[in-house]
Formats: sequence, structure tokens, C-alpha cells
Amino acid sequence: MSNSVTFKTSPNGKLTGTLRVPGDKSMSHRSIMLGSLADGTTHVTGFLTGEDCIATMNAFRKMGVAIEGPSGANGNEVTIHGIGMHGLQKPESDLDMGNSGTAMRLMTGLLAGQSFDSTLIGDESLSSRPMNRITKPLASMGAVIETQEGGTAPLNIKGGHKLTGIHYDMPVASAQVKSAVLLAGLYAEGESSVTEPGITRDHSERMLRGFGYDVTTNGNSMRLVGGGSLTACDIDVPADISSAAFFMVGASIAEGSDITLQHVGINPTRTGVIDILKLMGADITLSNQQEVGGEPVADIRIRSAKLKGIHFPEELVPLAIDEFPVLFVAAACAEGETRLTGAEELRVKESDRIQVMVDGLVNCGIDAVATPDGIIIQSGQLTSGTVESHGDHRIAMAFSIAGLRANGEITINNCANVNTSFPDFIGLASGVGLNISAK
Ligand SMILES: O=C(O)C1=C[C@@H](OP(=O)(O)O)[C@@H](O)[C@H](O)C1
Ligand SMILES: C=C(OP(=O)(O)O)C(=O)O
Repeated sequence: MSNSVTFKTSPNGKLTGTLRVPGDKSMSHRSIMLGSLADGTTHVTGFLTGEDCIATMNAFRKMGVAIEGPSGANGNEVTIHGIGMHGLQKPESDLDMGNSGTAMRLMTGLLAGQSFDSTLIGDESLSSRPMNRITKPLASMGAVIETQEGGTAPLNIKGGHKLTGIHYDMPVASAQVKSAVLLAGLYAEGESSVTEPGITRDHSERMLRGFGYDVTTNGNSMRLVGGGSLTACDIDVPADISSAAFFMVGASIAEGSDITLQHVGINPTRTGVIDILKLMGADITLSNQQEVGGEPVADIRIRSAKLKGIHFPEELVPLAIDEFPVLFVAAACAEGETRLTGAEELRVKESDRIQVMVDGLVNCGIDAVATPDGIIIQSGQLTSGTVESHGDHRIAMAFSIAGLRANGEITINNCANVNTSFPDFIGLASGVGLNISAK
């Protein structure tokens, strides 16, 4: 897709049938990172072939890791020939993390513990996101990292510095910050630990354990001791609940919908979207629940329902952090008022997701107001309109879903980055009944 991809929706769609959305982005990034540092060969299935995860894969290839794939019948199998905790080689050029905060922040933690220098770069959006939230705790472990003025990327990470474990009381509930400290902690002397102000996704801890590393979780605190090693394992990446969320909201708001989403990851640190939609009155049922490779998965059936506006519980914010753009679309279609508070983190994602969603909703006829840490949305009729996604994949897909309830066409600009997290969104969404085209 070129940079100027425009999506156009038309009315009267409903979502029916069965769908398996692409693999989990958080787990796909981590599978490449841990697989590369492990002893032995790691096979990954269900890998997300979105641009962000391919960028992570290419970064490790540049550091000497042999990685095969994506290949296989579904094109989502990857084989990583791990080179051990100390096997990475100095890359000959900058490592480009594309659009992904997760990749850049986790990689910074890992690279801080290497013997060589490296530079991490990203696209325009990533280059404007705050990196001092990780460079600060990493510096107190002994890492030497140069940021740009204002604490942004490119990041120059100086190798060869001895790291020492710390305890870090995280000021924000961020899995990326937690993971950066724990991954640096693998290379640090002694114990590294974090306490998070609210529960955040725990894929790093689970996957480290899957690779045989001892990570202890005690309530909101996690700890590990540096100097150990990782043992290769097989990883089955479930479908991404953040991608499934678009269809959960779409099926809820479009009358006559009945869709089943298969093999979705339902790790309790990710299921805020299900809890929130249920509080709004959604009809959601889970079946085939099982544990696959240390992560719970299920099939999720959603039928259309009459939603009502609510005040989103603040404790659910980190557990649904990437799903708010599409939850705001649900709110526009729900009876009454919906309020979000305690979500200032949304302002430092791929775009300022509060302001960008307010602007787009207002352009489509909805009364929405931004607050410093959230939003207030009144129920209304979505109309035709033109929306700027600001290159943010989740904004582009949220307004695609809004098209199901709009009484006219919605034009969404700057949608190329949908490929970072959801390859073939248009094909899969059209296949289950969304009236949408891209050009
Ligand atoms: O650790 C991860 O994989 C992620 C953590 C979250 O970011 P924060 O840690 O900044 O909240 C989330 O928004 C992001 O999409 C993925
Ligand atoms: C915020 C997101 O990702 P990241 O922070 O990795 O860019 C996202 O995928 O919605």
C-alpha cells in the first residue's frame, strides 16, 4: 500500500460468519526477541506478518540471527535459530523499528545490555513518542542511551556498560516500560524488579517463563535475576484481541450481526474490551476455552445488541488501552452518554487518540468532547464525513467500523499503516460483511 491509501465505507453492512484475525502483535514481537536470544531453535506459528513485527524480525537478522519465514500454509510460521544471550553482533546500520513503540522500547532494554553500540530509528510518529520513560530507569541501571532533545528517537545506545539491577516504581501503567526494565535485567547483575501502578499486559513475563527463565510475579510487582539463559521453545501466537475488538464492536452495533472470532487470546491482562462491552450491554459468549503455550485462548461469538453509555471503569483502562478508538465508536452508537477518565496515555500512542477520535467523530455528526485524560461522547446518528487517521492504524480501523452505522459514506485518509497490525484488513472485513474499499 502506498502512503496515500484512502478507505471508503458505505452503509447497511452487518457482520456474519466466522473469522480468524491475524496474530497478536505484542506476542509476535516478543517471540522474535526471546527466540533470537535463546539457545536452540524456536518455531512460531500464528506470527503476525504486519509491518511492525517484520521490522523487529529484520532488526535481529541485521544482528546476525538466522530467521526463516514467514512461510508455511498460512504464511505465518517463523523459525528462529537462537544465538544465545551473548550471540548478537553489532548491526552495520541503524535498526528501523517502523511505527512500533513496543519494538523500540523493548529493544532498548535488550540492547542496553550488549557489548556493542546500536542506533534505533522509527517513522515520523514513533520519532515523536516519549522514550525518556524507558531511558530514565535504564540509565539508573547503568545504561548509556542518548536521545534527541525532548527524549525522543533516534536512540543511540552505547554498549559495553555494566548493568546493575534496580527496583523501579513505575509512574505509568505501561507494559513497555515494565518489559524494557525486565529485559535489561536479563543482562544486569543481581535482581531487577518493577512495581506497576495498575495491572498491564504480562506477555513478557509469561513468555520468559516459557523460555525457562524464572520470573516472579507478586501482585503488581515482577522480578527476575540477571545472568540466566533462555531455552528455545515452540510458540503458538493466538489471534490478536486488539484486532478482534473491531469486529466485536462492529457486530454489536450493526443490527442482524452474528460473528464468531476464532482462537483469540484472552489473557486477563488484555480482556478489558470484553468487560467494557459487556457493561455496555453487548452480547458476547466465549467457547472452546483452552490454554495454548501459556496463554489462554477462546472463540468469541458476538451478536448485535442495544448498547448503553457508561463511565468506563478506570481500572480497566490499561487492560483495554489499544481498544479505545473503536470503543468510542461503540459509545457513539450507545444510548446516552459515555465517559472515559484516567486515560491520558492515549495521547502518546501512534497519534493523540483522544483528539484525533474527537475530530473524526465530530466530522461524522457526533457530539464528542476531549478532556485532558479522556473523552465525553453523546449518543447520536453517525453521518457521512471525512476523517483524518493521522497514519494511526487503530483510528483508521475504528472509523471503518463506524461505517456500519453511518447513514452515508465515511472517507478515511492516510490508512497505509493499517498494515502495521492488520494485514489484509479490507479483505477480511469485506468477507464478513463490512462495505469498505481502499484506493
Ligand atoms: O507491551 C506491549 O506489547 C504493548 C503495550 C501497550 O503500550 P504501553 O506500554 O505504552 O501502555 C500497548 O499500547 C501497545 O500496543 C503494546
Ligand atoms: C499503541 C500501539 O502500539 P505501539 O505502542 O507498539 O506502537 C498499538 O498497537 O495500538
